[in-house]
Amino acid sequence: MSQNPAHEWQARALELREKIERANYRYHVLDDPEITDLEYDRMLRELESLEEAHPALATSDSPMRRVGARAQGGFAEVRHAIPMLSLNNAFEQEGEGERERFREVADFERRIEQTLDRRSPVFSVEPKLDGLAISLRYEDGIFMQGATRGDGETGEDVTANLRTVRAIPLRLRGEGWPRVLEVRGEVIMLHKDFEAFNAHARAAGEKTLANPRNGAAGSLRQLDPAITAKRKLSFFAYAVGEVQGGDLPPTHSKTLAALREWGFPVSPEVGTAHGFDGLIKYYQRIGAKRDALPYDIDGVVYKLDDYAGQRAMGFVSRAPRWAIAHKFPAQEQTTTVEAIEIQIGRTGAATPVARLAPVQVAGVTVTNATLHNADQVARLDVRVGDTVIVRRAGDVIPEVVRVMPALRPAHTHPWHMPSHCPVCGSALLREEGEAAWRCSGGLICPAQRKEALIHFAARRAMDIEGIGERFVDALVDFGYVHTPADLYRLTLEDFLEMKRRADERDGSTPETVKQGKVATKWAENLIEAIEASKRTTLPRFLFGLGIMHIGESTAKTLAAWLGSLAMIRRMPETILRVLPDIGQEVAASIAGFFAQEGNQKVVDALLAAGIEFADETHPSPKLRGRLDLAVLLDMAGINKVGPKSTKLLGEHFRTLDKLIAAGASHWIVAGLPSAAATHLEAFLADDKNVQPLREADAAMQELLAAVPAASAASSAPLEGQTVVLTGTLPTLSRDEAKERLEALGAKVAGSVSKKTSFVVAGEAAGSKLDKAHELGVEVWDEAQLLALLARHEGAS
Ligand SMILES: NC(=O)c1ccc[n+]([C@@H]2O[C@H](COP(=O)([O-])OP(=O)(O)OC[C@H]3O[C@@H](n4cnc5c(N)ncnc54)[C@H](O)[C@@H]3O)[C@@H](O)[C@H]2O)c1
Ligand SMILES: [Zn+2]
Repeated sequence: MSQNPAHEWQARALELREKIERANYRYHVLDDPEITDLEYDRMLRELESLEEAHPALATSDSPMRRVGARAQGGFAEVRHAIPMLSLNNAFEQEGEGERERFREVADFERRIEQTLDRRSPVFSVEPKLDGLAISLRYEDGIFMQGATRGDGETGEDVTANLRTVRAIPLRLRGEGWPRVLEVRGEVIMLHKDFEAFNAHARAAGEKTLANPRNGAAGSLRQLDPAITAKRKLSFFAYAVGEVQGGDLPPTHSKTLAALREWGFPVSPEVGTAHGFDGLIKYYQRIGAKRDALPYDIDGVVYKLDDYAGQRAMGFVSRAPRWAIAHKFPAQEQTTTVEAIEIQIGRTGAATPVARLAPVQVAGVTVTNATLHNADQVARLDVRVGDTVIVRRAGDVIPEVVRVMPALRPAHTHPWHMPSHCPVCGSALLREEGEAAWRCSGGLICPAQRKEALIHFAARRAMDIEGIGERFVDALVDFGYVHTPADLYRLTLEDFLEMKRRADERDGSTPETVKQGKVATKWAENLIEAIEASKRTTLPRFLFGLGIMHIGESTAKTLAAWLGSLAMIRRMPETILRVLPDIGQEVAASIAGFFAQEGNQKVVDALLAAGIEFADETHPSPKLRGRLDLAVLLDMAGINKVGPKSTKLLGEHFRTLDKLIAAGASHWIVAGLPSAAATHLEAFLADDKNVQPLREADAAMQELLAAVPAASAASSAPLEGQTVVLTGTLPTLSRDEAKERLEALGAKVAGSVSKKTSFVVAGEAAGSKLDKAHELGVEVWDEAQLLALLARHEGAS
């Protein structure tokens, strides 16, 4: 062909060849394709029709004449005694009726009928597994060598890696196998292994696999077999290559049955079919099942079943004439990103989702695809306006697998996680070291309503029995409840009506008189349980609100130190931070929660509904030691004013007002280094700094004023003791023991250390008991514990 193509078709053919070669290299050698299979297949088809129209184009170096690509991955080469070929493809066409739509299959079948002069021949019908073709060589029943297909003539020796694939027998089972037997099949990655790999990679911030095929090919072609062993690969056999010293059955389907006997996995979907109608029936049956299969398939394969017929049909350059791959609609497609939005899940997790120009993927119109999390968006660098490849396989949500940077329009911007929930406007927060961002508006966020209610009613929170998932679904779906406060307004009639609607929705049978009575009893019980929940404790209530980062133990700390809900609600972040085990993140979450107007309304409504706390008390006297001017200045974090300086200022000036009134010269007189004085002066000159400081000071004064003057006999006789519970106690539940110990001021810890005061051990106590013995920590039984509790509980 000339360098300067004389014709347009020549130029196009050159262009197609170049693109196909490049795609082959990326796909077969790098296991990292840039374009979808659909685009590749289209180019191949176009080149094929050009070569048919202009036979001069069909030179021996045309990609139409070659299989795959010669790999160069650092493995030894293996020459295949019998070439590993490709398959011709049949795609669905426009048209009426099956013979029109599947005319390529019809042509294939008719050609066999005519050539062999046979009506309705028998075919082996098989799923077309989407993985990597390999050939396994057995000598005297022992696995000797395994190779990839490569360019069909020469593949790579990946024996060491294949030995790590459990589905590949290292030794043949049964009997009757030939002395030399080459078994061919597909190495694949199951959906569950692919998903698990990617979930792990996403959490660790590592590169994800684009699809299971790349996962299988990339994993198998690792130079270190230990890496291959870690990626879970599977294998299915579907053909044989070289055979010496023995005979195979006369048909392909019987050969597959023999392979199964000898220990090879063969897909359970494999079968036989007669003539065109049989083939199409199989195609449709597997197509309907495709989403439910545990692995990717990109079509089905029809193979003339008897070997004599196969020999008579022979080969074209790169594929047999006796077989064809009937392809399904593609599982990957290209489309453009119109927007990137945030979806809030029922637990508040914020997932970025790409809104796409609608596109057909594997027979379904896809308009959204998940981007999983903010890190994944950053890793893929997906931007609005980008052309992307989306993938939909099995029942997994469609996902964006890659961006095509060459097609990126000008003036795009990297995407960032928004700061607020698109549903309720609350701040989106991220837990340290976690990939997921969450909406902090648990109580008011409509997206989280159901979860919020379930959490509120949970046994360890408000303990409302009977509020299960189905019930909560109905409550929320029918609009009876927006926030937990609404629960306390519901009447018997509301519950009965709601139940009727829920039953109707589920298609339950109409009510009988007896069922009516049962329903009424059920509603009465619920109302009673809701009523009973009004008398609760402050920690249970705080926990039930579902404030981010607030577990049961933080809720108890808040209650124990601040004493009342009113006080907790008013405390700014800075004051909360002086409480034990409450760091900046937790303090910000609590203060942020109570500052939010929507949350305030819900809490007010709950109180208005009559919720009372049996245990509200005064702020803890221990606050006296923790709250003073020095602490306030420490929290402000002023440059050059370290702990020594704040201590000095605290002791000297006592109150913020006095400190400010005194001014820099007095501070220096009092002993503050002049550099520190300069920084403090500059700090206090800015109203942005002073305002929060004054607020914190006011809160601090209020809190201290509420602390009882001289505390009477300690209400916490076990203060300072750390107890560990292990095993099952004869009468006390773990929760009860914990609650009672904590009520007396003890700390209940999860693990034994030298600081542990004593361990209470019950039945089947395990490693904690061993640890106690090892460290010489005292071990008690339940009787001793009960005696201790009895001694103190009456008194406090
Ligand atoms: N996206 C890209 O850039 C790119 C580039 C090159 C190739 N491709 C894709 O690769 C494929 C072409 O490669 P090909 O030559 O392997 O052809 P093919 O995938 O169409 O068919 C042959 C292969 O099918 C597999 N197969 C699965 N189940 C089988 C069964 N039951 N019996 C026999 N074989 C079975 C074998 O691995 C065999 O080698 C196309 O799907 C093409 O789209 C994509
Ligand atoms: Zn929200």
